Amino acid sequence: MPVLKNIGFLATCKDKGAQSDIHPITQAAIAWEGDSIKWVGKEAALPDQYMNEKMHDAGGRMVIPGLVDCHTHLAFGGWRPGEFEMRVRGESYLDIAKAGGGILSTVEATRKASEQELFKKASGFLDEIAKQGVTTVECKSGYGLSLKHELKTLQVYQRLAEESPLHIVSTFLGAHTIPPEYKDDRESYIELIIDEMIPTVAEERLADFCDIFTEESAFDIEESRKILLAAKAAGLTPKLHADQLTSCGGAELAAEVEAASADHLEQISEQGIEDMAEAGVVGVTLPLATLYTQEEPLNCRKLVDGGVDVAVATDFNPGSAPTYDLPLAMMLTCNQGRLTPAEVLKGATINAAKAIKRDYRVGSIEVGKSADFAVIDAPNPNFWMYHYKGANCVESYVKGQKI
Ligand SMILES: N=CN[C@@H](CCC(=O)O)C(=O)O
Ligand SMILES: [Zn+2]
Repeated sequence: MPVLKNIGFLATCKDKGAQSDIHPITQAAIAWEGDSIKWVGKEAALPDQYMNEKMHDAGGRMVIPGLVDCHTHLAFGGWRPGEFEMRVRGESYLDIAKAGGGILSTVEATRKASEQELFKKASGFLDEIAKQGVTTVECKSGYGLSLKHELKTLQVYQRLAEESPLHIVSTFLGAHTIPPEYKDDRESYIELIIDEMIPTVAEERLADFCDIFTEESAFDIEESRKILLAAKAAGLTPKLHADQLTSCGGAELAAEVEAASADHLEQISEQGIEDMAEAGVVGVTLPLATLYTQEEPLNCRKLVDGGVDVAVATDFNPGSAPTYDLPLAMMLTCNQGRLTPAEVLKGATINAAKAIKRDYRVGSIEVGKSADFAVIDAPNPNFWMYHYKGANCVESYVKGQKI
């Protein structure tokens, strides 16, 4: 039974109390067996039975639960650096999308890529993501937009779940936008999603969640409701890209269909906050997307104060968030989202785990949970976020193994 000792500050991030309460233990130790945590507490109280076990030393540093990136679009063909420059020059994300750029250009590149090419590229991203102390990654499809290419992407995630050391959680996002071949017949594409894609994805157990882009340029509220209810009936839990560019009732719909999370939310209404709090829908902030699309940041303080659990994720994708730097997203959530470093840490651990319904297994350091933790070269969350320097994860463990 290995032990990690000499932990100066252990943020257990238990799911109890306020978002700011990370349930810390100073001068702590953790013991685990196989992939599960067996004991957590003050090092001085470490039971004798663990004394002769293999000891790892955290060097007095901070240890946190393995970070959870609960919103990525990990597998895609190509990149879109040209759009980055267009936005810097003043064109909006919505205008670029309406002119046929945006998501659709990645759809073209993703359709051209083989499953093996997508796998290799996504697997390379995961290697980099793991270096930051991230141990769980949610991955969306949504750049295939046909049965064949959506399944191809989800099969890439299935293979990653088997071969990568990280925990991988898959989400079907066939309703990301209307593909070009259905541009004059959106009803038929929606039928295809409902009658063929959702049943196949559910039957082949290729995803746990069904996400949708509820937005003026994608799917309206009525269409979103129809798709999400069909997904729910097939056993896929709803998720939404909601109220990102326009306030269109996405948060309210998330509450109505009992979604696991509503993500983006920059334009959320007061009613949306109330409804999400009441229904227990996690609000996922994606500050890297806001930054890259030059939108007003989400005031996460309003959500937390309104009783919504807030999670923080990267939204890694080739358009609106072409970086997988979760600690950077956390730092922005402090400076622009107005959450404290402790609140943000819970946002990237236990609340993120809730957003993907994995909080029974990951997101906190507690007996019985997966032995996933990261050693961070900082004395506490406040100093970590304040003296932000990118790579300060010294080492991490996932399922009990050092990676
Ligand atoms: N908002 C919609 N979808 C993605 C963007 C995808 C893209 O631009 O390729 C997002 O979460 O930001
Ligand atoms: Zn997204």
